[in-house]
Amino acid sequence: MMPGQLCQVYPRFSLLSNILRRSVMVQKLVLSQWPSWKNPRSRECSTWSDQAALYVHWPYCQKRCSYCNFNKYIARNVDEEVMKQCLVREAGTLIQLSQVSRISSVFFGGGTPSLMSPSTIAAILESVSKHAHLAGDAEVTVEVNPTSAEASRLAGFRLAGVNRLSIGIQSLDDGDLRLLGRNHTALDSLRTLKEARRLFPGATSVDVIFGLPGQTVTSWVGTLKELLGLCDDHVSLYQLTLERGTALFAQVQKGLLSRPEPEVLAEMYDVARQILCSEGFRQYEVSNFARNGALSIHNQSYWQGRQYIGVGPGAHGRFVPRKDGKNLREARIQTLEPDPWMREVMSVGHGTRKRTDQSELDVLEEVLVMGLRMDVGITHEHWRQFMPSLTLQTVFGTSQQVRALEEQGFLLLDDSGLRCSWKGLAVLDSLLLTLLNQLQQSW
Ligand SMILES: C[S@+](CC[C@H](N)C(=O)[O-])C[C@H]1O[C@@H](n2cnc3c(N)ncnc32)[C@H](O)[C@@H]1O
Ligand SMILES: C[S@@+](CC[C@H](N)C(=O)[O-])C[C@H]1O[C@@H](n2cnc3c(N)ncnc32)[C@H](O)[C@@H]1O
Ligand code: SF4
Repeated sequence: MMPGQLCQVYPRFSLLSNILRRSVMVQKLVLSQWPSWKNPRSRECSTWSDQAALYVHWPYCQKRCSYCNFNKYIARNVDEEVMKQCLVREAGTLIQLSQVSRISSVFFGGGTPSLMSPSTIAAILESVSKHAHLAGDAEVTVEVNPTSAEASRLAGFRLAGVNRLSIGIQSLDDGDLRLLGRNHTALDSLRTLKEARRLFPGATSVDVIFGLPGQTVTSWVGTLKELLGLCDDHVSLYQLTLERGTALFAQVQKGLLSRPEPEVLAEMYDVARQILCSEGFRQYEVSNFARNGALSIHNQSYWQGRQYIGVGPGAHGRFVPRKDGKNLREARIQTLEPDPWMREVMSVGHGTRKRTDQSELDVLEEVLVMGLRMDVGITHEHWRQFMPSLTLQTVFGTSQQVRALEEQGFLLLDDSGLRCSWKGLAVLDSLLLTLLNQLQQSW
């Protein structure tokens, strides 16, 4: 077994279908997409509490990185004022639609949200606070690209209400950074990191990528150790995914560059986990490591299957639109392109492009797929909140295939719940095939 997809924070629409494409149970999944009132077990989920996390997408970047296919646009003239008004308006509309009374965390992602003025961030947070309770100590994160211009904005972000930063360091090697098409040097990163730690001590995270063309286990370990000498209490570690349509993908297809072999990628991941853990970090999720309790609250909402509202072009959300009289959770995605999205927000208050009712089985599949990414896995209590009438033991405890995975040391099902072992976490995608099949069979 080889390590699976590591850069997965929120459940994308394609996630389950990607996993299930390899599964013989696709047919059964499609058949199960009935409205939940046709399901005898249907009931209102107790987990749809009156709170949600909130994600805000800033869709612009200064330059296209060679490996990235996230929803981002390189625009020469960004009308920040109009964008701000639209983000403010859509946040208000969607919070009202969900009727949540509390927003548990806010995350500004992108694109490059550190290109936003602090006043734009402040206006969005004010809009959130106008429509729901946002506690003074609620986690508010901004992703920051480490250029000098953005480093100068950090103090402004803090004044605007931001209390956590996630810096896209990616590598500390200038050759790697050029290959990745980043518009900063390693020195820029070090300066930004230093300033971030000064202003946000204990609340500065760094993103770093491994598995780059030309990278060896030795060079990777060198980068990681250098970073560990400088970083704060949170590290996100992503294996480079070669995304179709990116410049890097084309170079690899043409044979101009080659990626490390799968066995080398597996070794890079394993050695990194060991080094991080020996430095006092806890691997609390497949790609995330924290010490001194600096776990990301926002991302944990995704992994725990909680409600979240997605604001901005291409943002994803999962929430119950109670104002529409609904009890079912919906998967939503906002219009991808900024200009049409802004037009829609200005005319109807939001730019939701796609809404899909989630059946109970859809939700449980996400709970399983996302929950097993965490070291604590899915506790019995966690599972019960989503499905009181079907225990983890009933679904997985009688399966011979699941037992085989337990015997091989990949999984644990015990009094705490269902979780991956150390070696299971590295091959989670492969385990999910068996587990999703088992869940569908028990349904
Ligand atoms: C995969 S990276 C992780 C970054 C960093 N390690 C962190 O968590 O602090 C986060 C990216 O995922 C995307 N993202 C996260 N939540 C999203 C949501 N609800 N809708 C759309 N995109 C989202 C955004 O592109 C965001 O920049
Ligand atoms: C979408 S970016 C947004 C934040 C910011 N613009 C940045 O570059 O750090 C969030 C994280 O996703 C990572 N990412 C994007 N494409 C990736 C890929 N193909 N493989 C692995 N990580 C990727 C980025 O490197 C970054 O750390
Ligand atoms: S990795 Fe970040 S900066 Fe680079 S193109 Fe993607 S979103 Fe923009």
